[in-house]
Amino acid sequence: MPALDETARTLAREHLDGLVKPLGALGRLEDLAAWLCAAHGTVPPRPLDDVRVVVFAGDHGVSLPTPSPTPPAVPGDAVDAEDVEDAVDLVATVSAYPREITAAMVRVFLSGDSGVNVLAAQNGASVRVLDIAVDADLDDVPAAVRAHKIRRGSGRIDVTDALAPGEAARAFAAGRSIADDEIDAGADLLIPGDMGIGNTTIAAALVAAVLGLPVPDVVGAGTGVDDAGRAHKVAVIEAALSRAGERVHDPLDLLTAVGSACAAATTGFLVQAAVRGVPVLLDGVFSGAAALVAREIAPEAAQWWLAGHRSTEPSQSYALKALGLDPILDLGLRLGEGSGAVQAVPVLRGARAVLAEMGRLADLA
Ligand SMILES: Cc1cc2ncn([C@H]3O[C@H](COP(=O)(O)O)[C@@H](O)[C@H]3O)c2cc1C
Ligand SMILES: O=C(O)c1cccnc1
Repeated sequence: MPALDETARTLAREHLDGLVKPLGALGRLEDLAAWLCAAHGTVPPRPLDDVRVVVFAGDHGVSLPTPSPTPPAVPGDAVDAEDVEDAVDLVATVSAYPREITAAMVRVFLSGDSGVNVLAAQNGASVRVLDIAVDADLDDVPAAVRAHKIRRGSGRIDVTDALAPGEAARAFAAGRSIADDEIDAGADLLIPGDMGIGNTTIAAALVAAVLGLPVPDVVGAGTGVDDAGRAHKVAVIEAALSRAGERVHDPLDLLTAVGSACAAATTGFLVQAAVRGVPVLLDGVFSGAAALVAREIAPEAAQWWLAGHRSTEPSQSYALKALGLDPILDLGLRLGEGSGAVQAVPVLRGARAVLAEMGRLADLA
């Protein structure tokens, strides 16, 4: 694992202090500029031209498919709307949306119409989506999108393991190889994105497990569940953690018991970016949780990550605090996909430009 270049950071600080501005007047931009110098080992740092978002898409056993309406008593009769509502009421859910949204969203990422597609285009970043564990056979999408598929969905963590033995390691290795591909193709900065109905429950479970926090403290509303939905998420996670027992203390066992293929792949992606010495901008709750697990596997990896934004999910704040990361933006976003991190890219580019292009105080006429 390469280390950040502290000599370059010190030189950057000296250079920043000599620029045509009051000492320290560019605040956090100065910290970010110095961090980039330490990451690149050069003053000024290289431009961040090639910024890549990789969206890890997959389903989670804790989500629910759209309930099918009760069949009409007499074939051909209209389905009663009340039957549909009853069916929905029968089952508690961890998400405000049904599982099928995940597969549908993969097609939206491919068509360029998702939130992160639009924001990435505004901020000069590309978006690649990968089906890691979508609970559908996406035969209509390019084979490359499915090249790293581990399985369809995952186990319901309250009653069974998320993954079969060996799958967490395979997904972790897939994440590493995905990072390698992006870096070999020229990535200057990587952003892990996520798409998976129910994934805020998985993220909260991982954060509670790694940090040993009370589950009610870390659970948020995700896509917008009400108090009953939150209580259900808490119950699911508490059952999952008690089922996992001591296995929560080993990262791959933790991913197997209460994680998911996407969580394991994102974890591998974060570790490999660090191995290759390529900076990462973390996004929301899912990449924050994966980063905590990745740090358990490779403690030195965390120095290569910055936090793009603060999400509204409490577990993301706990994860960032534990990682010692201060998010660049706080826009109240709760989308995931990489959408918050891409918004922070111009801030990083601005920090670099300050260091590379500003005049010097000593040259004042
Ligand atoms: C249309 C749509 C697009 C999304 N893009 C990201 N998410 C986000 O919301 C989900 C997590 O929230 P929860 O745990 O409450 O299901 C994930 O898919 C996450 O990527 C979306 C959710 C929806 C509905
Ligand atoms: O913080 C996030 O990334 C987030 C929050 C809610 C739903 N999906 C993602």
